[in-house]
Amino acid sequence: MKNSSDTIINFENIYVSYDVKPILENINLKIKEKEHWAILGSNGSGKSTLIKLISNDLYPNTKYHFKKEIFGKTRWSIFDLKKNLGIITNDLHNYFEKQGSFLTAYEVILSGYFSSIGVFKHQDFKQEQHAKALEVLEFLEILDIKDKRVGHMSTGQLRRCIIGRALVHNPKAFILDEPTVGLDIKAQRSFIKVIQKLSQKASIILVTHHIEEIFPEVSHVALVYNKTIFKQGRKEKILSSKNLSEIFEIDINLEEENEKYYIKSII
Ligand SMILES: Nc1ncnc2c1ncn2[C@@H]1O[C@H](COP(=O)(O)OP(=O)(O)OP(=O)(O)O)[C@@H](O)[C@H]1O
Repeated sequence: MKNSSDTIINFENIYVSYDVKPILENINLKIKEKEHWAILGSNGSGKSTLIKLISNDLYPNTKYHFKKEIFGKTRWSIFDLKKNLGIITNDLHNYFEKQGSFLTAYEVILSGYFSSIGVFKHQDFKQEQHAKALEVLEFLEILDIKDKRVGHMSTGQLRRCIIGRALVHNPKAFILDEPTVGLDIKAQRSFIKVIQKLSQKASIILVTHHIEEIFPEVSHVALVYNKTIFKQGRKEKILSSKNLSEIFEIDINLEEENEKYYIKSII
C-alpha cells in the first residue's frame, strides 16, 4: 500500500484516557522519515501509552477534535501497519519467552511473515522468504544462534530475534520501547550498536529513560512530562540539564562528548 507522505507520525491535539483517568493530553508530534527520535520520560509519564496510541492498541478521546495520521493515513489494518512499522515492546518479548520457548531463532524470524507466534505446517514460506530470514540473522549478527531455542537464549539474543521478526518486512520505521531492559552493560552497548546499524535501514523511535542510549544518529528528542510532550525538536536544543532536570524532577548535570550524552552528576 503506497502513500506519498514522508511523515511517519502526524499527531495533533490527541487526548487519551483510561476509563475517565486522563493519561495523555494535547499530544502534538510530527516525525518524518529519515529522522531518528528518542522519546524520554520518567516512570509513569505516559511513554508506553504513546506507543499504544501509535500501534492502534489505544484510541484518542473523541471528545476533542484531533488529527492522527501514520504514514499519511488515518486508518490502518494492523497487519499492514506492522509491515511498515516494526513495533518492538517488552510485552512481545515476554510473550515469546512464555509461549514460544521451543522455537528456534530462525523460526522466530520466519514467524514475522504471518505475525504468528511460531511457524506452522500450513504456512507456506517461499524460497525468498527463507533467504530473507537468513539475511536478517546475519544483519543482526545472530547467524550463529540460528538453531538455538528461545528457552536457551539470553535476553539480548531473544530481543534481536524479535527485531528480526519485524525486519523481514523491511519496515520504514522501528519503535523500540525500552529495548535494553534486563541487559547488562556489555549487552546493552552491543544492543545499541545493533540499533545504530538498524538506523541505516529505517527510522528509529527509541523510547527510553537512559540518556546514554541516545546514539549519535538520533536527530530529534521528545520529552514526555506531565501527561504531554513537554518539549520536542532537534536533539542539541532539547537535551539540556535544565530540561532533563525538569522532567525527571531532580537536578541533573548533563554533559555531551562526541555526540554522546551522559549525566555527569545528580545533585
Ligand atoms: N491499563 C491501565 N489502566 C489504568 N491506568 C493505566 C493503565 N496503563 C497505564 N496506566 C497509567 O497511565 C500512566 C502512564 O503509564 P505508561 O505506562 O504509559 O507510562 P511510562 O512512561 O511508559 O512508564 P514506565 O517508564 O514506567 O514504563 C501511569 O500513571 C499508569 O499508572
